[in-house]
Amino acid sequence: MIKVGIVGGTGYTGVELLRILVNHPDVELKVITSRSEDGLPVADMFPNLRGHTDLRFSVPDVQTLGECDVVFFATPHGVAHSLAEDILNTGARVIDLSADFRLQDAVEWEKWYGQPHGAPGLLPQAVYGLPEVNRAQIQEARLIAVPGCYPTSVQLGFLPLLENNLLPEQMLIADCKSGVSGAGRGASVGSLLCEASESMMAYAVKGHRHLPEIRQGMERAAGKAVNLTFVPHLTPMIRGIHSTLYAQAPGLAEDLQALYEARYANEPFVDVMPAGSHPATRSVKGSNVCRIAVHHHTHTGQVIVLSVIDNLVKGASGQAVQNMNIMFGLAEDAGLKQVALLP
Ligand SMILES: NC(=O)C1=CN([C@@H]2O[C@H](COP(=O)(O)OP(=O)(O)OC[C@H]3O[C@@H](n4cnc5c(N)ncnc54)[C@H](OP(=O)(O)O)[C@@H]3O)[C@@H](O)[C@H]2O)C=CC1
Ligand SMILES: CC(=O)N[C@@H](CCC(=O)OP(=O)(O)O)C(=O)O
Repeated sequence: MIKVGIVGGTGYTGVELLRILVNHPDVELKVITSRSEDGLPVADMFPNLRGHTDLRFSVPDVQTLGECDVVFFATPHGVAHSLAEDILNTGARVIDLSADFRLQDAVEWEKWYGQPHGAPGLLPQAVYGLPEVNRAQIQEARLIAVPGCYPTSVQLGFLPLLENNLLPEQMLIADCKSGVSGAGRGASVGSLLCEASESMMAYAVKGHRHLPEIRQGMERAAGKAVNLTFVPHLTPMIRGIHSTLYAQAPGLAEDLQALYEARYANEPFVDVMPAGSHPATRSVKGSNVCRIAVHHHTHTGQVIVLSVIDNLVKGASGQAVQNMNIMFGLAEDAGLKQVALLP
């Protein structure tokens, strides 16, 4: 059994990790931290876990966490910067759900996150945990940066086009909508029912901090600079991300359906839907799947890709567990076989 610790067990990604890990056949949960809820039984805060865990929240302690084989960070940006090195020094591996190690350039990170990078020395060993791109590196990794929710959806949607150099115009658009759980569990006016329900709005139009992360991954895939417009929207749903991706590829003769099906044929968590489909976020709710549909209007040269994921599963905690499975040589879908909820 793999001994697991979680730093930051009271947020939405923390409780989603717990929901997945309590049913993981190869995992023993050892530590779940919260400074504010020290001593409280985890199932008292999250009644869905009653009968599944007897653990209590405890304050983060490097020695106790170091007794685990792997420690997940489900914490705000900057926390893993301050603790990851000490935990790695105990021999435990680290899977960070925050953005602390996603950007390879510490200066770029400082620019977008508004604080100095707290652990630039760890960046060379940090592996970007998108299995569909980096599976071999993940197998060897000791420190994983789990991709953000929007970046997962957008990169998986664009990758086959970029890797095959099919987008000469490079005028790419990612028009993305997220459920409110993406904003975290912390109280904020924007997440109030009266503010977010029965309404929809774009935000961060000037520039969202996921833009450099998406661009980094897309440029790696394309092998050249990528020109991307990314606009996120808040929508009145609890979970889910719907990305509508636009590209112009005049004269493109490729069979894009076949290209996408071939690219993801061996991927357990990417589902390329039949040509012309319209995947709904509901079709992935609670599961680790990213569903993709490709629309190619050959007469106008427009390519429109629809990519939907559950922001808390493939967009965060499920992908984190997928990384753990790969790192420890387990079945990649261990603990991740949940079918999406319908209706
Ligand atoms: N929500 C989403 O859809 C996604 C979120 N993420 C990322 O996952 C991370 C967690 O997000 P979310 O689940 O929404 O979390 P929240 O921000 O709601 O929760 C944060 C957790 O971290 C703990 N924490 C806060 N500060 C510290 C600290 N200094 N030291 C130790 N623990 C601390 C808190 O517990 P306490 O203060 O009691 O110790 C709490 O349990 C974030 O980086 C987020 O950006 C990534 C992808 C998607
Ligand atoms: C709806 C909403 O607010 N979504 C969050 C993104 C989700 C997230 O937390 O991603 P990180 O791990 O990169 O922070 C946002 O736009 O800030």
